[in-house]
Amino acid sequence: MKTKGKSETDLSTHTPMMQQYLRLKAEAGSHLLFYRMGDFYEMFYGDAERGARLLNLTLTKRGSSNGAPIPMAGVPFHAMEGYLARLVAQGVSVAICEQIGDPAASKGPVERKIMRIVTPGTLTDEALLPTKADRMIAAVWTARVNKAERAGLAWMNLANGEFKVSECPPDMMDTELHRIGPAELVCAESSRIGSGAGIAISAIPDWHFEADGARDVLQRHFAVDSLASFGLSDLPVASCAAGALLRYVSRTQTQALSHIQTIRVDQAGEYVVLDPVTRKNLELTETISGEDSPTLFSTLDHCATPMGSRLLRRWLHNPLRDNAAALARQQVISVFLSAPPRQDTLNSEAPLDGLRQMLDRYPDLERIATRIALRSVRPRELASLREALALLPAVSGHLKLAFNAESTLASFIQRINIDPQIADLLHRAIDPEPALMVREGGVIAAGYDEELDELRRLASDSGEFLLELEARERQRTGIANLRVEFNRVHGFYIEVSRGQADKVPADYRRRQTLKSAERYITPELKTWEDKVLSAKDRSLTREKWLFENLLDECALYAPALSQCASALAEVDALAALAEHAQMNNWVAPGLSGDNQIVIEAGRHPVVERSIERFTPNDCELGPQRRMLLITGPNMGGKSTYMRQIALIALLARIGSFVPAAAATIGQIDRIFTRIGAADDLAGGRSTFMMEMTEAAAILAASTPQSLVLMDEIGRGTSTYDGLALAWAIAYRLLTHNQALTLFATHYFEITRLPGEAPAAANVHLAAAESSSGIVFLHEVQPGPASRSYGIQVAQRAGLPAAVIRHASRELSRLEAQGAPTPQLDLFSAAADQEYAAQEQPDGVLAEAAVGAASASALQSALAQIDPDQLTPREALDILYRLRKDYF
Ligand SMILES: Nc1ncnc2c1ncn2[C@@H]1O[C@H](COP(=O)(O)OP(=O)(O)OP(=O)(O)O)[C@@H](O)[C@H]1O
Repeated sequence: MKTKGKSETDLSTHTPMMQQYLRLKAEAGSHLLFYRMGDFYEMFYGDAERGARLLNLTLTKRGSSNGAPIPMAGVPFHAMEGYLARLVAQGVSVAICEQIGDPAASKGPVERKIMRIVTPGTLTDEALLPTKADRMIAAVWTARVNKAERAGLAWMNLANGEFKVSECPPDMMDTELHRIGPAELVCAESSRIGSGAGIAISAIPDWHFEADGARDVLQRHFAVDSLASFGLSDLPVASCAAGALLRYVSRTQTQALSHIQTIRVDQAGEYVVLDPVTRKNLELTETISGEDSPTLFSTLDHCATPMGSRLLRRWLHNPLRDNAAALARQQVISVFLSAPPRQDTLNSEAPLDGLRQMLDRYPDLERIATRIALRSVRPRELASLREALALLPAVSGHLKLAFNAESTLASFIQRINIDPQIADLLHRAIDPEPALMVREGGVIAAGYDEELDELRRLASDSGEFLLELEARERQRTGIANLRVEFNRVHGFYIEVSRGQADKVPADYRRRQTLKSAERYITPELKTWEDKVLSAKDRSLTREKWLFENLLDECALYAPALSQCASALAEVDALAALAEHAQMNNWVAPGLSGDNQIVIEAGRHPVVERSIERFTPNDCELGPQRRMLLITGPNMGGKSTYMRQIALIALLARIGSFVPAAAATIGQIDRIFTRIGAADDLAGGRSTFMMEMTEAAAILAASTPQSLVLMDEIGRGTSTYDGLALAWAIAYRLLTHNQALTLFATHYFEITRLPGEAPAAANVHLAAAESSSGIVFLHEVQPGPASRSYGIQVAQRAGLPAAVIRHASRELSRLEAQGAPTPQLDLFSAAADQEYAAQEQPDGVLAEAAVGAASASALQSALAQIDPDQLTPREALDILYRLRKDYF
């Protein structure tokens, strides 16, 4: 509620029901309160206004409280799931309050209680969860440890029981959060974290993060005396976040979180760091414009099960630094691809196809296992679990026999094989086609429980008795059209037409009078009715009780089921990668311990699927050749080339095969990208400012093990500023950071950098001019580009012929004048010769400016400059000064 009037806060002035509502609303806090009233969930006051707006409901009024009408909006109870889904999608949390008392027995309003809280990050309902993506919830906390500020993160995937923590310097928190990708972020009320794109923020009291209390929450949950066994001793700040998170999540659920069985430390350095910009630029799971496809994930996702798809998505966001871990996945893919077709069976299909067909029949075992632990599993999910369990021996048998690599697949086979007792239990206990809800009955199988069978027999054995009674009563009364019938309101009755009513015996008691008939009950029928109806009630109660017991038993198997689900998910994701590798001729990359990226005939994994003929290109980066300066016309393929190298490196680091003829990918600690120009209008940063902020981050953090992609840095400002900055940044990357760098530029002066720093090399995307215009060859060739083809590209883009002609004339004029724009200068014939002949310290900045006179004075001025010691701003100032002094 936004503002509370006096009438809302002073409970005594309200009706008893509104008093109850307001008490519950106070408990629900900022969450919307769905207050159950009969067949509706109602919202009142500010919640009603907000709910009506968010869900497009009609806002009505209910009576009045203290003279003022109460705004009200409601949703029918049977349609609640749909409304909940819409609310959580908008980042809104909902507290659901049910009637728990018996309306007939209560004097005041029926007793009500908040039974669960649905928040964007704590969903476990099948209807509310996306199938192919995780819904994480994270908590963050910052504190000083040994005089240094640390950020602690804890995150949980409630739908599969994963609970992790990590710590990092505060400036890395954003990057970590992007890796985790939570739907909801829990933070302290005092932290003032603003809501980010797609993340719902839930603020909780600061004291929930307090160390002792947080530790207690964790120790009680895991029933341990110390958190040392989880490796949390060295992560005090993350432990606070974990305790607060566990407390928050527990409150949203009615059941204990028994499936959260451990907490794992995500070691810094386990993964290749991808900052938020890079994740976006590489279009891993979302295109730059926010679509689901085409992305690397949408291209690779041939998974047969939703849990496989979700795992693959996680892998793409968490490339591994450790060669052994990535290699282990790669080996499984190799095993899947190298197995010969089976000759022993009737079908001689490839083993990989056989495996994928088996997996295709699996339900979402991961989420079913969780719902078993949370006791929210539905009868039909148990039935599908039963079918799935029956298939397990076939899957593990296939893995064992078809692939002839038991040692590589041993851990999967072991995890997939679970105790057959659970399958047996479900076979015996669950009806072959169970009802949707246990409250409807028809869930427990016949033969499972003697008492239930007996009650069901009693409850349904009505036909014979009723026919016999009808015959007997007809004879006794002499009323030929007497009928024994049943309806829900009145139960069983004997119906006699009006005209015959005077013939009924004295023991007939009237139950109901209709226009043309009378309905009666007899003591015999009443006794029988009581027996049948109570048998029905008792059978439903018995069934509910049996189901609860069954859940208890199944819960014992929940950890094994989760393990089995995770093994199947891994097998599925690896089979999908194998399938893709096979269909697209991908190869297993070598993973080396050096700083190198060597790719032979590499392709872009997404673009190669969308165009007819993709031109493969090589790439060689290593300690002696750390930077490729990439030039070439617009549309020539520079961005595609750079992205494909980053994607091949990333694919290799998740253990996948890669789109190339051969590749060796070395150790990579981070991938950075500075690609494209996007204004951050919301953040109040211009294109140029964004560019420089990103460049600053790269210069601050990249190492010799980093892969850096820089696309047209400096183009957002004037030519000289841009050139000076681009030069200085490239130089710094080469000499100071020593990162493996792909540097695409339209400042052709920068192609002279290799003259100064031999670890840089020029390559260009080739293009040719034909009579019909420019032809892009998309081939990466050694050396710098010789022309920019800007006007030709513009012509292809459909600029009016008059504008093109005008531009060509303008270009000729500028060239004839030897105009002082650096690009044009470079392309003059003189500059070409100069380029070939000279290698001069700090050459480009100088040469771009050198006039006829003062060359030696200029040279000596330049000799005093140490570019390594200059900030971009200083470089720029010097450039201006030189220009002023020597022209
Ligand atoms: N190796 C390739 N083989 C075939 N087609 C390619 C190749 N590389 C790029 N292309 C095609 O060329 C188009 C332009 O590529 P890209 O955007 O990478 O060019 P660019 O040089 O970065 O352009 P600009 O400088 O204007 O940003 C792509 O959309 C793609 O269809």
